Amino acid sequence: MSLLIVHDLSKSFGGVVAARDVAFSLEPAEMLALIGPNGAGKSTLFNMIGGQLRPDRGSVLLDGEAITHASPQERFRQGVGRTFQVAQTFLSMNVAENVQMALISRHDESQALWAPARDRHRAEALSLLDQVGMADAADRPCSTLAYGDVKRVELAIALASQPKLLLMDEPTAGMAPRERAALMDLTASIAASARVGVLFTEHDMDVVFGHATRVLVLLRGEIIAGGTPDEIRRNPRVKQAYLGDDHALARTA
Ligand SMILES: Nc1ncnc2c1ncn2[C@@H]1O[C@H](COP(=O)(O)OP(=O)(O)OP(=O)(O)O)[C@@H](O)[C@H]1O
Repeated sequence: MSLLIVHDLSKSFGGVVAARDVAFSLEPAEMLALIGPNGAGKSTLFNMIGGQLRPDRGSVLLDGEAITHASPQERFRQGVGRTFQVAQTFLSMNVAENVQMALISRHDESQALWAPARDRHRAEALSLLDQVGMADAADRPCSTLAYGDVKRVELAIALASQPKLLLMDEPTAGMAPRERAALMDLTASIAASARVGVLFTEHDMDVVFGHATRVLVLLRGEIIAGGTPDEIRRNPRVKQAYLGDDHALARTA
């Protein structure tokens, strides 16, 4: 049984069909990229899988269980972790406290939030920070970190839920090229070692072709192609979809 099964998801906004009968599945340890030109429906699909948006039709199954109508919080507890395009750390807290907050949420101790997070789950937080190479910065305020480091902390926060599925919305947006590759290498190694399935949207084709194990291409709300990075790069329909942007599918590296 696949880790994630998306079955005929559809969503319209007024007359605009943002997703039409989208169907695919995702296996543990896979790095699946969702690409498509602007307005293709990537965010819409992502938000229906994350629980931020309600589909008009279709279903989402995680490990065989329907989560189509579960709230983002319920999905989080069932094993759906998420990082956002704009990093969402609490800047007033230090690095470790941010991860500890996520651990408190996973352990469902939110009723005890009034107590300082300082001591709870600190060892587990440090171990997660170690995984993303940020243990040395544990006691630094998040507000003092470079952007690439904030994204690593965000990854540790997402991993705190022990996700089976990790949703990453433009994980490398705003990063320098070398930082992008480092973050995605790190994500791929965690996906492989913890058998986490990763679904990510991305505009940077170097990141897509360099780090995805499989790629899905959306156009006007429909999947027009799916395959390995090489298959996708050679696919005439995909080239056509990116017409007018000759370099979009080229790798610069
Ligand atoms: N809340 C909304 N209300 C109305 N129309 C929407 C809404 N959200 C998305 N759309 C429309 O649905 C279509 C798909 O949008 P979506 O944001 O999912 O695409 P995208 O592939 O994520 O685009 P981008 O790469 O620019 O972020 C677009 O035509 C968009 O204008």
